[in-house]
Amino acid sequence: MANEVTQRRNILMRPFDNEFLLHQRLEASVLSPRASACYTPLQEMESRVLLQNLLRTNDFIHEFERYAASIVYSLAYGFRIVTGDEWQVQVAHQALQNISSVTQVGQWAVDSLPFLNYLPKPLAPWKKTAEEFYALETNLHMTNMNEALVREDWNWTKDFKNAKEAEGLSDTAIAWDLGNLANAGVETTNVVMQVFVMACVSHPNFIATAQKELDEVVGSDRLPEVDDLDNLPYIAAIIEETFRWRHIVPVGIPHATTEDNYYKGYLIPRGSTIIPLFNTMRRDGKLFHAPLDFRPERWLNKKQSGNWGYGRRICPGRFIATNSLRFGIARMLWAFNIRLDGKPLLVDESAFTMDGIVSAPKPFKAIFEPRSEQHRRVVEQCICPADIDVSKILKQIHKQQVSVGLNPRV
Ligand code: HEM
Repeated sequence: MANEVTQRRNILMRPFDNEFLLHQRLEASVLSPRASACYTPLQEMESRVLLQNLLRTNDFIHEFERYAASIVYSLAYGFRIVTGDEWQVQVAHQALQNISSVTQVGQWAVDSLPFLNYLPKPLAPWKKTAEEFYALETNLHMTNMNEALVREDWNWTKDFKNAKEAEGLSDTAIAWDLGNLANAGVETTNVVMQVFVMACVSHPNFIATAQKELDEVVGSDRLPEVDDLDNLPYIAAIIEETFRWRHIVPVGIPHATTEDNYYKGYLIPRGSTIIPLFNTMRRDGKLFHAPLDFRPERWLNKKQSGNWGYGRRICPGRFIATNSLRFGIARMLWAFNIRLDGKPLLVDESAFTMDGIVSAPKPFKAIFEPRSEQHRRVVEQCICPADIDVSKILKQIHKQQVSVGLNPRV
């Protein structure tokens, strides 16, 4: 059913074949580590807006979504998500919900009995549902693409349209490739940041250590800047521990073996489905002492594998996402005390949604309180409306890409 809904245009669900490789190559030039490093001025600006918004509201779920969405929409289409209530965000939500409903095992008889697909439309009501879901998402991606093409500056849409790999592709195929990236960016970074806040309110002890590091490296007169990020090992460890404590894709994305394989003497035959139980592995008491505790110390100057999936299908957006998380989390911890609002939060399986590919914390409350009047002042003054100029930033990104030897296509 998922393939009916996406007409095989969702890269996550494509088999690894030549067509997949073509789409992967198309994306690679805008998602590479070198390209992603050029995008930091955008994350720098959007994280300032995030802090200012959090001075006015504790609705961090909405603000994280706006932050993450605005970064990918600016890159993909050249326009910002200003309020988080834009129709594009609403429709993207709907589309992601649709995908969740069609990827649920057992929900659609046609998934277990594929011959049902030969039934004529009147006897196969799921075909109409699939067509409606496909039309909704195609309209979103096409409208965004057309909007991006008339913009003055470089953006991913222009880049894709002028790429050699795109020569044989239809507009719909290109629009879906861009839409896949935009959707991936909306739903993921924001949820990792929510898990981080959940850790802050349920295991607050680590916050003091993080703020001590920030005070030593940054002081209280300015926000952490891009050059500070490499000097903040405890912040990096918090991000690693957030991924370990609760992975947002708890059972990963199933992969299939393309040839017979042996693991520790066991034969894994060609065509087997491999499901990486990220959450189970990361809560194994033999691997992690007190696995339910949130202890960033586990990761000081260390990294774990699997945060971004694995193998040839590893998340290509990980360099962009890592920078968004580093800016967002370092700056929030610098500016705010993040504390519980209401009664203690019980963090067990029931605290998370389990009806989609991404498992998010169910809504909970937290208070974002400036750490001092000085911190409040710095946040209030950290950006003014005239500095929120995405066109200027995209020009800067384009220039930076050229200067590091990349070939952005406009
Ligand atoms: C914190 C944020 C993110 C997390 C935790 C995350 C995680 C993942 C995971 C677990 C996968 C599956 C990998 C596998 O099959 O083994 C994946 C795939 C993917 N992600 Fe991300 N992701 C994030 C952000 C992003 C962003 C910002 C983008 C794009 C701008 C992106 C684009 C993609 C794409 C295109 C795939 C499909 C890759 C394929 O099937 O070959 N992701 N991501």
